[in-house]
Amino acid sequence: MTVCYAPCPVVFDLDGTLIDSAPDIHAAVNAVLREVDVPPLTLDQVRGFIGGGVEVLWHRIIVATHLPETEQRPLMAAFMARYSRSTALTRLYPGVLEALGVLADRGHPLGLCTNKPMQPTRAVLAHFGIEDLFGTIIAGDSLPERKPHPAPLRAALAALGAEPDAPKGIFVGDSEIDAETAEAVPVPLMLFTQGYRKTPVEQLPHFAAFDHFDALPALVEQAVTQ
Ligand SMILES: O=C(O)COP(=O)(O)O
Ligand SMILES: [Mg+2]
Repeated sequence: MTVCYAPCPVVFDLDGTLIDSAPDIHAAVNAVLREVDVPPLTLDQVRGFIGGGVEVLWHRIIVATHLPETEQRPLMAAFMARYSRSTALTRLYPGVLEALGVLADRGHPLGLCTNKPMQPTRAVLAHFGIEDLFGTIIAGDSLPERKPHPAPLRAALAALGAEPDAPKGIFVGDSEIDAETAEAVPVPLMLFTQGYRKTPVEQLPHFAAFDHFDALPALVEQAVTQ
C-alpha cells in the first residue's frame, strides 16, 4: 500500500461519513411506498440499505417489501424526483466542518467519492455550503463503475493530482463498501465508526478508526509520516 508525503489528497465518502442523510432518505422512501400502499419501513431498515447507491437501495426495498421487480425502476424514479433536493433532516456529523477546514488549511487536496447520484450530492453539499472545499466529486452516476470497484476512488485521487498507476492518498469512509474500495485501490482507510457500517470495526480492514472528526487531522498526519 502506498501512503503519501504531505500534503496528500484526502477523499471522503458522503452518506454515513460526512453527513447523516438516512432520515431524509427514509422519509422519501416511505413517501414513495405510501403512494403504492406499502407499509412504511423503519429508519434502521433503510439505514441498513444505504451504501451501494440508489439501485442497490431500491433492490433491497423491493426484496424487503415483496414488491414485484418490475416496480424497481418506476419507484426509484419517483424516489429520485422526491429525494434530490431533500436536506431538511440531514445533518453534518459533529466536527466535520472543522476537520475539513484544518485539512484544507494544511494544503491537502480534498475530494468526494460517493455512490449517491450527483444531483442529490451537489444539493446537500450546497445546503451545507461545503461544495467548494472539494477539488473533485465522483458520484454514483459519474462512471460506469461504482464502489467497491476501485475506479471511482482512483478517478478522484487522479483528479486531485495523484499518479494514476500508483495513487497515493487517504480514503475516509464508514462502510464495508468503503473498506473494500480502499483495499482495491489500494490506499489507507480511515474508518468513521459512527456511520452505517453493519460489520464490527475489527472485521473491516482499515488503517485507523475514529468516532469523532476532531481526531481525523492527526490520524491523517500519522498516515503521511509513517
Ligand atoms: O447513497 C448511497 O447508497 C451511498 O452513499 P455513500 O457512498 O456516500 O455512502
Ligand atoms: Mg457511506
